This record gives sequence, structure tokens and C-alpha cells, in this order.
Amino acid sequence: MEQATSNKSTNSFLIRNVRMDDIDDIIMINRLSLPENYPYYFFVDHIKDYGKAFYVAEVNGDVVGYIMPRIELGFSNLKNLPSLVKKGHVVSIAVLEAYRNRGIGTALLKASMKSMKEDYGAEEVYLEVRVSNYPAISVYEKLGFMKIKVLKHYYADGEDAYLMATYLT
Ligand SMILES: CC(=O)SCCNC(=O)CCNC(=O)[C@H](O)C(C)(C)COP(=O)(O)OP(=O)(O)OC[C@H]1O[C@@H](n2cnc3c(N)ncnc32)[C@H](O)[C@@H]1OP(=O)(O)O
Ligand SMILES: [Zn+2]
Repeated sequence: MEQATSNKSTNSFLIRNVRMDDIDDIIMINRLSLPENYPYYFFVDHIKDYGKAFYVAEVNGDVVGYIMPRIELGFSNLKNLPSLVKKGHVVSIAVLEAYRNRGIGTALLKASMKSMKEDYGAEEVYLEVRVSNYPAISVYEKLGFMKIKVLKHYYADGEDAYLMATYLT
């Protein structure tokens, strides 16, 4: 009983909108989790411009994950249209290793996708992911993303990316 209660509390997390004072935690998580890193102002600009769809995950008051999005006007990745559409772009998502596989990444992405649609009017969402990144691809597929095409040598080390996209409904 005691054990069950404590397990439950260690596995619970909170998803909330980003604040400017989360930035140092986000940069730390980004550097620990991914080889794709960005300058400080890049995070500041995304918090300022797309903050409603930018979320962090907290466990016991500590930030342990983030999703950093952007909203763009561009050609649809899903339909062959001559006109431009509003698209959410997942620039970066990461959860500290010790907190993975308990639903945090899925919850961050779900929250951001909802805001992309409801707060920014985006019709679809896309991202790039390393072809070898099975955990990330499984999260994206679970939320309806499809592999649209392979972007050859997309990453600095030469690895290919999948461009993945889905409708925001
Ligand atoms: C656009 C981009 O940013 S692409 C780069 C994505 N980020 C990274 O790669 C950074 C390092 N990775 C991470 O931070 C995390 O793994 C994330 C953000 C991708 C996922 O976060 P998590 O909190 O672990 O996600 P969550 O718990 O919701 O789901 C993980 C899923 O991966 C699955 N998984 C774990 N390991 C593997 C594996 N080796 N192969 C296939 N699936 C796997 C789990 O089964 C789980 O799916 P399920 O819920 O259907 O069982
Ligand atoms: Zn991208």
C-alpha cells in the first residue's frame, strides 16, 4: 500500500505552459538529450512568439521535459494544394532520460497540437526525426503522424530524417 502510493506519486507529472524563467532548464534538457542545440535567443524567441503551444513537464516541481513549436505558413505536407496553409512545426521535444516511457512525451505533444489548432489556427503539424529514433517515431505514429518522405543527409552527421506530418482535427 505504502509502496503503491509512492510509486504513483513518483510517476505523476504536470504539463503546463512555458514561462520565460524555464529557459535554463529547457536548454539543459535539450543539451543532455539531443545533438541539435540552439542559441539562447532562439529559445527566447520561440517562448515569446509561440508560447501558447510551448509546454514543459514538471515532476515534483522540477522541469523534466519540453516541447518547442513554431507556427509557419507554407505548402501542405499532406495535400497537393497550390495555396499556403498554417502549419505547426515541432522544432524540438525532449524528456530527461530518467523520466522517459511514462507518457510525458505523448502528453507534451498532445497539448501542443491542441494549442496549435485552437490558439493559432494551424491545420496540420509536421516535424523531422532521425530515421533511427524509434522511441520518438512510435510517439508520433501513436498520435497519427505519417512518414511523408525521407530527407537525405538532413543531420550534421549525415543521418537521414523522416518528415512526418498529420492533420490537426
Ligand atoms: C522533432 C524532434 O524533436 S525529433 C527528436 C525527439 N527527441 C529525442 O529524440 C530526445 C531523446 N528522446 C526523448 O526525449 C524521449 O524519448 C521522447 C521525447 C522522444 C519521448 O518521450 P517519452 O516521455 O519517453 O514518451 P512516452 O512515454 O509518451 O512514449 C514513449 C514511447 O516510446 C516507446 N519506446 C521506447 N523505447 C522504444 C524503442 N527502442 N523502440 C520503439 N519504441 C520505443 C515506448 O513504448 C512508448 O510508447 P507507448 O506509450 O506506446 O508504449
Ligand atoms: Zn524541424
